[in-house]
Parts: sequence; C-alpha cells; structure tokens
Amino acid sequence: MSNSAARPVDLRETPQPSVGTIDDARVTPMMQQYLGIKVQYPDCLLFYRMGDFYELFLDDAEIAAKALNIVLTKRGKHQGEDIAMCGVPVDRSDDYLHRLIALGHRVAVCEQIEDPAEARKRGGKSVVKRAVVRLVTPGTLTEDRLLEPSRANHLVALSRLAESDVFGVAAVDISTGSFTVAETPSGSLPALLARLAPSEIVLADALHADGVVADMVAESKAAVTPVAREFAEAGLAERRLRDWYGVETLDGFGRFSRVEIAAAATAVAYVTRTQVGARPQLQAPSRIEQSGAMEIDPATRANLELTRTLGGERAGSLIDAIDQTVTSAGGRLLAERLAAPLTDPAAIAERLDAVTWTLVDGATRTRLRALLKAAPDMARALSRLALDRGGPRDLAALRDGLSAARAVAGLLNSASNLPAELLAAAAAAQAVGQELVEGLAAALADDLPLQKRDGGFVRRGYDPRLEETRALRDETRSVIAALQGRYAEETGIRTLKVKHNSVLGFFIEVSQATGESWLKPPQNALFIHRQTMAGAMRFATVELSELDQRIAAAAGQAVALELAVFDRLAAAVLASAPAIRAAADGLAAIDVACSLGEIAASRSWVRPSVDTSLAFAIQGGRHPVVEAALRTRGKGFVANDCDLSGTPPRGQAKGGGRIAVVTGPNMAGKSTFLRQNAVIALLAQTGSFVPATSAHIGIVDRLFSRVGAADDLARGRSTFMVEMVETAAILNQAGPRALVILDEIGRGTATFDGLSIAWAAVEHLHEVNRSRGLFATHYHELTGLAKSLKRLQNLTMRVTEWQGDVVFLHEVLPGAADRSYGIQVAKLAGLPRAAIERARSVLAQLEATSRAAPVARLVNDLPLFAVTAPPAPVAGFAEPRADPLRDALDAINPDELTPKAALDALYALKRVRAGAV
Ligand SMILES: Nc1ncnc2c1ncn2[C@@H]1O[C@H](COP(=O)(O)OP(=O)(O)OP(=O)(O)O)[C@@H](O)[C@H]1O
Repeated sequence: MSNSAARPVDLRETPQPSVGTIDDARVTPMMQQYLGIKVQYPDCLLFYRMGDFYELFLDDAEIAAKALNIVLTKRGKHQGEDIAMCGVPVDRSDDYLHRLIALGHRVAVCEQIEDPAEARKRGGKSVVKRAVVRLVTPGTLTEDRLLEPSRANHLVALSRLAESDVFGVAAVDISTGSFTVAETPSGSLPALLARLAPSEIVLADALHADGVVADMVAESKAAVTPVAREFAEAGLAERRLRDWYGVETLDGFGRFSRVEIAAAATAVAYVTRTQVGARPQLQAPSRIEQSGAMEIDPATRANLELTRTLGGERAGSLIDAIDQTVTSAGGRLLAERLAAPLTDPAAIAERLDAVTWTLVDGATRTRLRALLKAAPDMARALSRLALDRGGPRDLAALRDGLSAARAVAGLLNSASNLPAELLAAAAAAQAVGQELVEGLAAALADDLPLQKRDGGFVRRGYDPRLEETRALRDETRSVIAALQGRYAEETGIRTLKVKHNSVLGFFIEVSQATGESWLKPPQNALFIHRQTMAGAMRFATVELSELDQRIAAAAGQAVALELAVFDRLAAAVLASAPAIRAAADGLAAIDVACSLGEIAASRSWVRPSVDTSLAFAIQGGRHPVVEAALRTRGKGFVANDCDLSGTPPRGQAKGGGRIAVVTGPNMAGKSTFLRQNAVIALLAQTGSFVPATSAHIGIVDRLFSRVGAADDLARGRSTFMVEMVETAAILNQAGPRALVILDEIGRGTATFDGLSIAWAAVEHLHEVNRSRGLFATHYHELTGLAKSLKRLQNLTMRVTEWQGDVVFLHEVLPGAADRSYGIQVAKLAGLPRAAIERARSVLAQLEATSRAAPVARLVNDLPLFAVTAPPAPVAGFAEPRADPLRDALDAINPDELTPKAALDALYALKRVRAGAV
C-alpha cells in the first residue's frame, strides 16, 4: 500500500489549503496554481492536465515514475530545488490509472476548465483555470477499461457504534448503482466481507486504529481508506442520506438500524468526495439478506477456490469452471449467487426450476444465448451516463441492450410452461418503452467515436439544422481545396500547398525561394507571412482566413448541435433508468439460468434435491475443476459416493455416519473427494445442477473447509497457529446444520500433539457440534474412533501395488487404510534412490519400535472424553459431569514418583473410581 493511501482522507467538501509556499513570489503562476490544488489532495497523486498530457510534479512525480516505470524529468525550480516531473498522455491515461490504482494509490484528476484562448485574453502570464473533477480510487471506478466485466466493484463502508460489537456495513457499486446495507456482529464480519469481496473499504480512522478491526479489514485484501472521524459521524448520518436522496424521511426505503445508516452515510460521503459534484445514480439502499444465505468464512472461500485459486488466479477457480454466461452482467450475477448460496429450499427450487426449463428446451436455450450475446453492459453504461462520463457508445450500448431484451422477452413469451423466475425476468426485460430504443436507433450513426466531443455520432439526416451546418462545413472545405488550384494557377507555383494545423489554421506553404519573393511587392499585398521553416515558408490570405473562420464556426456549431442531441438522448435514457436497470437484471437472470443449463447439458450434471432434512447423500460425485483439468489431459475422473446422512445404507441395519474419517495414501485423492462434496453442496444451494448422478442435500447453513494451513507470515502467525485458530473457529461455531471439511488438521506439529488434537477435534465435532463432516487424515489411529462414536464412519482410498509401485485408483470405499505408501509417493516424485533406500530402512526400524510400544493400541483404548477437557456446551447439549478420576490423574506427576508411591497412587485411583461410580 502506498503512503498516499494510508493517510486518513479528509472528507470536507472544500479542504482549506495551508498556504505558505503558494504565495511565495519566487513561485511561477502555474506552480502556484498547482500547489494550491495539490494541497487540497494530499492523499492523492495529482494528474495535472497540460494540453495532451497529465503531468505529475515533485513527490507525486517520483512515486508515479517509479510505479509506472516512466521517465522522470525536471521542469524549472521551486524554492531553489529542481522540480521533478513526469507525464502520461491523456489518450492512454486509463492504462496508467489502472496500474496506479492496482498498486493502492488514489489519483486526483485535474482538468483545464476553460479554453486556453480565454486565459490568453486575461494577459500573457495568466494560467488556464483548472479544477479537480474526480478522485479515482479502487472502489469508485466506472470505466470499462478499469473494471473487470464479470465482477462487481464494491466500495464498502464500515461503522460501529461506541461500545458495541455490532458493525454496520454498506456496499456501493457506483459502476452499476447497486447499494446494499447490513448489520452484523463482529464474528460474522469477515464472512460478510469475503462475500462482498470489496475493492476498497472506507472506515473512520478511529475504527481503523482498533487492531482487531484493522486485521479483519486487511484480511479482505481490499484497499483501505481511513476517513476523518466527523465524516463517519452517526449523528449526521441520517441527514446526509436524506439530502442525497432528496427525501424528508428514510422510512420509504425500509427500516434500517442506526449503525446501518451510519455506514450508508459514510459510503455516500465518500462517493460525494470522490466524484466532486458528479452524482452517480445510486439505487435506494436495500438490506443484504444474511439469514437467507449460507455463511462461508474467508478461509473456506479461499480453500475451496471459489473465485480465485490459492495462487490468486481466476483461471482454475470454481467460478471459472462453471461460468458459461455470455454477458458481463450475467457473469456478475453468477458470481454474486455463488458468493451467497441460499438456505431456503423454496427459493433454491425456484432457481432450479429455471435451470431445468433451459435444460429441457435446449433449442430455445441456444437461441436465447445467441440473442444475449448481443446485449452490452447496460447497467455500467447507464451509470456512466448518469455521471456525465458517458459517450456515444454508452448510448449505443443501451440501444443494443434494450433491443436484445425485447427479442429475448419475445422468445420467452412464445414459450410454454415458463417457470416463475423466467416469467418475471421476461416481464422486466420488455418493460422499457419501444420509443426509447427507436429514438436511439434513429439518432445514432453506425460508427461511433469514443468521446462525444469528437462529434460525428449523430446519424446523417437525423437533425436538419445539424445537416445544414455540416453541409456548410463540408462545402467550405471543398472551396479551400479548390483554392489551392487557383493560387497555384495565379502565381504559377505548381508546388504550392494549402495545409492546416491547430496553431495557424489554414495556410499556404511554399519553398524558401518562392517565400522570399512573396515577402516583396506585389505578392506581399496578397500573401501575409506567418512562419518561416527550414526550407519552407508559410503564408495566409484574407480569403483563406475568412474561410478558416467559417469552417471553425461551422464545425463548432455542428459539435454543439450534436452535443445537444446527446444530452436529449441521455436525459431520455436517465428518465427510464429504473426500468432499464430492471431489464438489465432480467437479462442477467436469464443468462445465468441458460449458462447453468448449458453446463448441466454438456457435462451431465443433475438436479439436486434440497430440503430441510439433515441428509447428505451424493452418488457419483465429481469435482468440476479437477474433472475439467483431467479432461484436458485426456484422463477420466473417478466418480465417488458420499453419504453423511447418518442413516444406515439401504438394506443394512447398521452403519452410516454423519462424519467420515478418510484415510489413504498421499496423492490418492482425499482432498479432491473432500472438496468435491463441499462444492456440490454449495452449487446445489446456489441453484445450480451438480456434478453427480444424484444428490440429496439437507440445507447447509454454514460451510467450513480447512486444510492443514499455510503460513500467514504477514500477520505474524506460524503454520500451526493459523491451523489452530481456524480449527478453533470451527469447533466454536459449527452447528448441526453445518458441513465441515477438515483436511489433515494437526499435521503442523509433533506427531503425538497433532494426533491428539485431531482426535479431540473429531470427538468434539461428533459429540458437541454434531455437524456433518469429512475428515481426511494420515493418523490411521483415528479410524479406531468408529468403534466408540456411533455416527462416525471410515472411508479409504483404494490403491493397488504393481511392481513395487503404488497405483492410485481414486476410488472411495468404506474402511480404513492399512498403510501410507509415503515412500512410494516420494519415489514417484523423483527423490534420489539413496534417500529412498535410507527412508525404507528408517521406516522399518520405526515400525519395529512402535510394535514394541504399541501407541496405536494405547490410543485406541482411550475412553471417550475421559481425558479431554469438557467441551464447551452448545445449545441443546448437557454440561458434561464433573470427573474426580480425571482430577486425581491430573494431580499425579509420574516423573516424581518412586515405585512405592506409584503403587499407592494406583490404589488411590481405584478408590476414586469406586467412589465416583
Ligand atoms: N476421483 C479422482 N479421479 C481421478 N483422478 C483423481 C481423483 N481424485 C484425485 N485425482 C488426481 O489425484 C491428484 C491428487 O489428488 P489429491 O490432492 O486429492 O490427493 P490427496 O490424497 O489429498 O493427497 P495428499 O495427501 O498428498 O494431500 C489430483 O490432482 C488428481 O489429478
């Protein structure tokens, strides 16, 4: 994070410059202006517009030159020192902005707000008026080139009322206008932040100073912007929101708590500050449904690689494997749904009905997808128009988007048995009046410039006045072209050329020799000398200047008329903004349903049955990402069943468990099996079909997935500490509806410590949390727990040996692994032969020792919970009884006992036991 991003931002609308250097007589007028502006934006890099460049000066120049790898130069002196300077061309500034923002900088864009000619009229030394028109920060982007198409760009504001553990969270995406708020206890804040995946988090600096909050915020990986306290002030919050929406009361938006209003107001204050007067069209705030969504903490999201792989790439993530949407808005909706799977079976069924419909009617699905492909990103185009940052192509995006929406709705209307979700989406898609689309289509030309100021975007013949002006401009151009011939004829100079540049306007260029003769009579009566070049001279004539002025006036007038057309069209579009947004949302929902239908069809996924039971029965389950990766290598994926319903398998009186301990060699597929089941639950509750031959899932309210962890050095935690903190979170939070995936927990420490922790964790999950769970481990001793824990089952990965090497069959079977095959796997990995041989002999010795002191048997004989601390009671569970035998055992230190004392202690223990019974 840059220095520029770390300081609290002062949100006062007009910060006071701290003068000093600015009035210094030795400072040039331009530098005075620069310093006067810069002092108002100390936390930003200032892009100072000079002609076709944005220039950066002094410290900003040094930071930007280093960050962008561009040349640092000098321009004059300031207080005796050289002024460092660097610049980026305006037409390529988006790329540079993108890089600076990605590095955590904020940029203040300062434009020339008057024509340089106006400044010149005020006198030679006058400086062109400039003003900051916008702050560019990671959470307030609107340009397509700066945004990821399939990802919402959330700015999240946080608030906390004094002495409370409850946070207000407001999430704004100014690129689409979405605005949601929530209230959450601190324990659930990381999960909510992970779900929103913000690009930037704004919070009062006092709140950021709280180490725990700073840690949670840092974990989200967003850019963090602390703001001065008074702008996150709860007391002013309601008024700020009322002013923003121009309403007397917020009641019309629904009921919000004080802490939600405080967060929402902070978001609005920050948006106001960054947009400098431009007003994004934010929708009325709505509440984020948390109770209706599966809670998934950040570690689980990372571990299941939902939106990014552990390496940070989208390629290889779950969303990448299932995203077949054809529009950006569809991609964003799918990501949003995957981030917050539902917990209401009826709502899930509604989504599944839509997918089923697209699956059954494959021909319509294909036609819908073809139509959707032509629909540009209407929500983002609309937001740019509202901010007066839109161009002709944004109007065209609405023209094309709305006509695609009509075509899509028409196709759906002609279909039968439409499910509720598609019915509603089709209705929304056609709610915008046809006149608007026709109006846009009639006005816009086929080829459109990027910027409206370039003109040329209004269709020929659309506006009679504009046509007249264009004709005048074009005629004058041809008159000028004819002039060249006339002058050449009259002077006999065949090489004479009429040219144009922005400084001289139209001029005649002749060779040096001819030019010299034109400086004298009689030629100098007609030709007025303007410029001498190397080998050429330039002249004007009265006639040429008049024509030049006529063209400039006509061109200026044409652009003004085009801009008036633009403004009219933009106003018409904005007047229909809510309906357009609804149409865009409708198209996104249709795109998602078709995308999931496409996957289901092409990969033979099935509709899951999701209800309120505690079932978890998957047959023929597969991991979508691993399967896809194997497919590209021409290999097949071995499908596996998983039943955590806790009921005996069909036809059997006993067996079946809610927790499975999975043992098997390295590389056998344990992690894949664990994750695929978590992913199937997640997909099912997202409203997607699943990669299995059948799936029955009782709603999962919280999903936990942990792997024996990686270091978190940035936060000063060792591997083992991270693992334990995460395991603690699960054992403290998981309930009977949770699904818990633990992969080799306890491996980060000494064998016996690790085994003991793994042992205790399984017992706790079984007895106290009572969650459904999968537990992969290399501690084969844990399989003995199945004897004492009745809802525990053992699963193992089938392997076979062939010519001394291990062969993985990737098949999951009931039972326990008999050995690890670690050395065979090491051999496959290419460890030197000598090291392998040595490892074999060490293993043989270790196994012999272990047979002499049979650890496994000892552990197997441990009575359940007798040696563990009483687990924390979870609602509905009885407090474990006091245990005098354990207390007596705790009091004995065997290292200090003589043989006689040891015998006495044993008798004493027998007495305690007799008394306790
Ligand atoms: N069901 C399967 N069908 C086919 N190949 C599979 C299957 N499961 C896993 N594999 C392959 O085996 C590799 C190893 O799988 P995985 O990482 O799940 O093993 P593991 O048992 O967890 O190993 P370790 O104990 O070393 O972490 C995968 O990358 C994949 O290529």
